[in-house]
Amino acid sequence: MKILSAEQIRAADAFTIEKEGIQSDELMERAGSAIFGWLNSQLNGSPVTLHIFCGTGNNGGDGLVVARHLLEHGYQIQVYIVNYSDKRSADFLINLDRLKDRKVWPEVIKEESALPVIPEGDIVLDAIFGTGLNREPEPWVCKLMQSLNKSKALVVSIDVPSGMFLERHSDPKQVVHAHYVLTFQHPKLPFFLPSSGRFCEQWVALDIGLHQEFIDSLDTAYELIGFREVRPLYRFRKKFSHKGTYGHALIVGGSHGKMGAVILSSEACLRSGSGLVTAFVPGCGYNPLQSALPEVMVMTGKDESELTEIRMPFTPSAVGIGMGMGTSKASIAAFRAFLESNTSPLVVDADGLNAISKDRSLLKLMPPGTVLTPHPGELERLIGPWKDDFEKLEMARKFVGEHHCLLVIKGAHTMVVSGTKGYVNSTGNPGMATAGSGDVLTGVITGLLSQGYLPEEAALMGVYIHGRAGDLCLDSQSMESSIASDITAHIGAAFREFYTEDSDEKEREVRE
Ligand SMILES: NC(=O)C1=CN([C@@H]2O[C@H](COP(=O)(O)OP(=O)(O)OC[C@H]3O[C@@H](n4cnc5c(N)ncnc54)[C@H](OP(=O)(O)O)[C@@H]3O)[C@@H](O)[C@H]2O)[C@@H](O)CC1
Ligand SMILES: [K+]
Repeated sequence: MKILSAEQIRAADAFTIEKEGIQSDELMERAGSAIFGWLNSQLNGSPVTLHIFCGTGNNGGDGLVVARHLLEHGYQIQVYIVNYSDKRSADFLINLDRLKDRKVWPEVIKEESALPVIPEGDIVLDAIFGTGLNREPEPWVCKLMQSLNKSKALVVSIDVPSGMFLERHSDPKQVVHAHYVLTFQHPKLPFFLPSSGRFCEQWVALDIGLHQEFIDSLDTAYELIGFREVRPLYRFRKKFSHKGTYGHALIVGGSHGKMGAVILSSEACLRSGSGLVTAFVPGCGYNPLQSALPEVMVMTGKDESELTEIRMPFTPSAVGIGMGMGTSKASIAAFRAFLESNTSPLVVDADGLNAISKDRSLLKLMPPGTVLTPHPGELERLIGPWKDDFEKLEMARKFVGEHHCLLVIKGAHTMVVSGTKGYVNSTGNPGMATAGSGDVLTGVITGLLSQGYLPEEAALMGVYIHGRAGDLCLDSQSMESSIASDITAHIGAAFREFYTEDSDEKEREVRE
């Protein structure tokens, strides 16, 4: 699903109005009705009081439409106008009149006004600012937003949490912290970023009938990747195929006490469909690997406890390297020698990334399309420190452009940066923040590359499947008890969903 910029949202809005020959207040009516419909389906006529805080633009106008519908359906409402500007949008005024016609006189909140008291158990509807926010809110408006955050009410934001910029960092003290965000048609980028996503506990996208062909024609910088995007990438296995059809992957890593990382990656690689998997490890890894994974072939270097050389008598169809490898001088030298001769598609993780951070000349030795899978700490060592998430993404794009690689930035919404685009993953849960989870991901992506998936396909699908497998763990585990091998155990179930009926697909999309 595309993630639109504020400008693209405005363009889609204007195009829809023109193409359908409707008035802009009709689109606002659709937007407000969609919000009301969702609220009504949750509240079911409950006698709770809803405090509706409206700005003076179109986000506030949406709030007024919702207020009218709530009133007409017998809900108790209290409407406030947050008077941060003397300007009022035309559709705000139309809907203010419609409310006044029904004898509702909103309370106007100005700089000098006392902050309203919101009793516990009531609901706050936040329609102060939407996507039109273009500067920091004034201090008194921030105080009002903070008082809503401090209240014990359930906070539901319309379109975006007020105060949240779509394309730059928002100060936490200047943003409404929403339990729910009811957003129009497409989710917004800050919902998925670590610093701003926490102000948006849950989001729901409500269809307001923006012109689909226009949206299809937009080139967006970011996209949300769900089942619908990944399923077309999936390649069915051919009846007359054999293990050679699906490649021979090589997993390289491990050191004394860290052999589990290679075991986890190797198994995930096999479970993701690679025809053959060979693990290359130091001598001490031979017995554990052979015992843990009879399906995996094992080769060892000369040294017992660390990698001092990497050589194999075949050309792998893909290589995953770095897990548990260590960053001793000898291991980095072995890594360099390997990169100098390697031409196979490559995934670099963990100590492979740390080695690159120590010796950046290694970057030049990676084949184009190499997939790097850093967690935030490894990313910072690779691209340098950033001041906020937006700068981080810009730096990541620049890095990807300069080094012709892909970055898989691991986190709550793992982001794949490829070419000029950022792809936000929709699967996964905090139960996956556990030792070895990243090793499994590297194995999955390597397994997909091994079968001939292109680097971008392997990264997108790998991240999605890994997250989905983590979600499926929760049928039998809790977030606390899920461990990396549970994720691997559910890779099969995640793949199986690619051949189920459309109804399952829809159900899953709604849950997302
Ligand atoms: N597109 C769609 O699909 C649909 C969109 N709809 C709704 O419209 C919303 C966007 O509405 P919007 O453009 O009127 O802007 P909104 O966020 O209400 O702000 C109001 C104005 O405040 C101003 N302003 C900005 N920052 C400020 C600040 N810090 N302190 C003080 N003032 C500040 C700025 O005006 P300025 O002063 O710059 O002229 C701005 O225009 C969107 O989120 C959705 O809810 C639906 O109704 C229909 C379908
Ligand atoms: K809002």
